[in-house]
Formats: sequence, structure tokens, C-alpha cells
Amino acid sequence: MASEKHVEPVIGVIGGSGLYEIDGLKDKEWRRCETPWGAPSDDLLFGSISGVRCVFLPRHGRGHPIPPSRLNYRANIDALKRAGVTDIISLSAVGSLKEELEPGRFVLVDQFIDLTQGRQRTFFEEGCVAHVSMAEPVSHRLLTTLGDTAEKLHIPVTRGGTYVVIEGPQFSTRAESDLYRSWGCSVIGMTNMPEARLAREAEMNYVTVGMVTDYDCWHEDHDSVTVDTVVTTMKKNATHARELVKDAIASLGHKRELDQAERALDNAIITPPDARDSGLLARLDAVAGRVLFSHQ
Ligand SMILES: CSC[C@H]1O[C@H](OP(=O)(O)O)[C@H](O)[C@@H]1O
Ligand SMILES: Nc1ncnc2[nH]cnc12
Repeated sequence: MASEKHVEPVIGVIGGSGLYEIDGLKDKEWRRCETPWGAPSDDLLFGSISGVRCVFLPRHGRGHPIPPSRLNYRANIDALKRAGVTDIISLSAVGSLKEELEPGRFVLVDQFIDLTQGRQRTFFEEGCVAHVSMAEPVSHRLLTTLGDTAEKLHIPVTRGGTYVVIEGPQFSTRAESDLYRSWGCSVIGMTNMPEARLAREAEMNYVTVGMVTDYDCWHEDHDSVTVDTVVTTMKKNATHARELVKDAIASLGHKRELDQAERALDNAIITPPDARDSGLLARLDAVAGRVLFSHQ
């Protein structure tokens, strides 16, 4: 939990396609979590690794019943916040938009281009308006730890890269794929927005491990992407992902000072207290309780 100055980290892991559980959790227990925004994708898996508390959520639910456009991103992030999570590691299957990012490589994403449409992308609706900064959407502290851990484990890793988030569920056309390449994007996926936005609004650190499964459809030497390709490579990536997460969590447990993202709401809420909607404020209890209901 965050106190005035220090944080006892709790690591949240969001498992993407092919990752419906993680390894090495002690005292593990699946627990249902209700939120004011509806139900998260699944129960949360609580436990600890090397004494560090952690919470796992399968993004699409166990069995993968929920498509990217229908995920309740707000409920997922709120549930993790309510569970005490301070730092989120987002594990995601991604397509590669660069020759040198081959399937099997892990890309530690540091920027996003959000092309999603019609998803609920904020907790701060009518009645309490907030504008947080998204200039640096990921935690460089988490990125560095994951990069160092991946190198130690001999997992091919690239630090930094832009993830273009498409609405899906269909994969891209070749013209779209070429366009994203011309923008300099590194990888493509369907889920990390609005997830990263909402994590920022909820004052949680966030980082994405983009696990390359395919070359999308631009690469003339590779067949166009199919679910089969993605799932086959994802299964191979999953072993690496489990090792990475287990070791990274062990390194992330020390008590530390608050990061900038954990103060994202300090100067973000523009609606003055007397104009705020009490119903919305009640729903913001977990996400914005630090600034709305206390003086930390
Ligand atoms: C099964 S391929 C497409 C699917 O995989 C990725 O999901 P996630 O980020 O949860 O691993 C991609 O964004 C699509 O949703
Ligand atoms: N090529 C691709 N496009 C979108 N999402 C993906 N997830 C994995 N590969 C993908």
C-alpha cells in the first residue's frame, strides 16, 4: 500500500493470450472481486513469490472467452487496484512490424499508438473530470528490471518500442500493416489500450512485455498471421514468460519511494470539490481514494 512516501510493492500480472496462470506462486488462492465498474475478466489469483505479494489476472478469462473489444478494462484495473497492486506487468502476444523483432523475442514496450474505438477509456466521467499525463506511459524502473532479468535468463529481449493498438478482432490488412511500419511502430496488438491509460489514472506503474508471435502480414517471406501461428509460438513464449515473471517479481519486492505514476492524480482533477458528482466519487474510491478522500 502507498503511504506518504514509501510503497510496499504488490506486483500485478495481467496474462494475455496463452497465459492463464503463472508459476511459482505460494499460498495461491483464486478470489472473486467485484468493482463499481462491473466484473473483471475472471477471479484474481493471489499468492506470493519469494515473499513478494502478487496478484494474477488472465486478461481474457480462463478459457479465453472474452475478445479484446469486450474486455471490461476498467473493472480489470480497478480490481487490481482494490487488491493492493502497485506495479503491473502486462504480458501480451504481439505481431512484429520490424524484421529484427523475430517471433520468440520479448519487446519491452515504452510507447503506444492507440487506434482503438469505442472502448471505455477513463474512470473520470461526467461529474469528476481528470486529465493525466500519458507522455511516458510505462515505468522505466519496471522496464529496466524486466530487461535485466530477461538478459540474465538468456531470453531474447529488446528494450523499447512502440506498440500500435488496433481494435480487432480481425488482424490488419497489408496496407494497414505497411502504414504502421511507416510510422516506425515495433509491434502490433489489440489489448494494451485503454489498459495502460486506466493504470495511469489509477496511479499504478505499468509495463508491457510484448511477446512476438508472428510477423503480422507485411513480411513477404512469412505467411499472413493466423490464430494457429500465434498460439503455437505463444506456447513456446509462455515458458519464457513464466520464468521472467517469477525472477522479476523476486527483484521488485523491496520497499521503495513512490514513483511519479503513483502521483499521477496530484494535479489532474479539474472539477472543483463542490461540483463533483457524489455517485461517481463513490465509484472512484479505489482508483482515486488517495487524492479524493485523504491528504497523502
Ligand atoms: C490470439 S492472437 C490475438 C490476441 O492476442 C493478443 O492478446 P493479448 O494482448 O491479451 O495477449 C492480441 O492483442 C489479441 O487480442
Ligand atoms: N499480428 C497481430 N496483430 C494483432 N494482434 C496480434 N497479437 C499477436 N499477433 C498479432
